[in-house]
Amino acid sequence: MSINFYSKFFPLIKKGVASVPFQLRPLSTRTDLFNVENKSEEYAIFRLNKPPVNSLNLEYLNLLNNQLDEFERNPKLKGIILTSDVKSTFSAGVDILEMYKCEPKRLEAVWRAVQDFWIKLYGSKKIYIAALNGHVLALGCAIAMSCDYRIMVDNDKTKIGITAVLLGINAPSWVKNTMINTIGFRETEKSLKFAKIYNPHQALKLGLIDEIVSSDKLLSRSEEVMKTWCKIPTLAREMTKESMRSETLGKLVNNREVDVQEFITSTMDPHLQDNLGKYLASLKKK
Ligand SMILES: CCCC/C=C/CC(=O)SCCNC(=O)CCNC(=O)[C@H](O)C(C)(C)COP(=O)(O)OP(=O)(O)OC[C@H]1O[C@@H](n2cnc3c(N)ncnc32)[C@H](O)[C@@H]1OP(=O)(O)O
Repeated sequence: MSINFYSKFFPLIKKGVASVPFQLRPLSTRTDLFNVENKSEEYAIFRLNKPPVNSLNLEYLNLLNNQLDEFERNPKLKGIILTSDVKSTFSAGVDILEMYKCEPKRLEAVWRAVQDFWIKLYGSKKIYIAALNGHVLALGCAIAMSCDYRIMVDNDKTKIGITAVLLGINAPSWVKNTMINTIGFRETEKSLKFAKIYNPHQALKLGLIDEIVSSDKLLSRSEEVMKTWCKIPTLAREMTKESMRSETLGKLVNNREVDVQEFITSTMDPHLQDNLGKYLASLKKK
């Protein structure tokens, strides 16, 4: 029996308060922010393109969520290579300006869009390969970990990891679970508690990424892996993915309201706001 993993969970989202109270602009006017290249009927390359660091604000998350829906609607499409056209950054995570001096209603919408994005990506039956051309930080790292395979450029200056704790943020349980499923409990605990950032070789050793290649081979190697995986019997691959991921996925799908409230409460805390202000200033000072 074919179980549509994505459609099994997504109606639950729709039942909740997942509607986003901000108007989406039509896709065609915003395609400068990402690019989808269909390489064949079977797979596409999806390039983020929101300089300087592909930070994720509400409008961008909504746009990306629409594109993930578009992929799901195409039954012939087996896989997506997720990468970035922004030089030296895959993604710097949530746009900090969405969290600093924010309105609770807007913050709520942002976090629901973040949840939607993770549920769509982690819960997709399709093959997602992350081709990590540059820095992979915070939510960017959670996104990469939610793909099926990660290939990263061989550049010692490129960073991957989650430093949320330095800002006073306790990473949400679905991020912890995604990391535990990737590198194991002990390494996740160390990584999140001590805000560890890795270069590609350290990340490879941990299993946070799967391969390192020179930047000129990033896409060709990703396509090579994708082509191999597209040959695996689809139904069996999909069912295996579902059986491996449904427990972790269900924990957020059935707990979205608590997760939203925790995020809003912790982000609105004056100490965290203070930290965010200082952090933003330090980023701008560089
Ligand atoms: C897993 C989820 C855990 C819980 C949820 C957390 C929410 C988050 O995701 S908060 C975001 C946390 N992200 C970070 O801490 C990354 C911060 N950015 C960086 O470390 C660096 O920018 C970089 C390594 C990604 C790139 O360094 P580079 O030297 O190339 O560029 P910069 O000069 O630092 O930045 C350029 C430009 O971009 C602004 N910026 C950087 N990151 C963000 C961001 N996340 N949100 C908004 N804006 C960001 C930075 O301030 C610079 O702006 P100006 O050009 O105006 O100076």
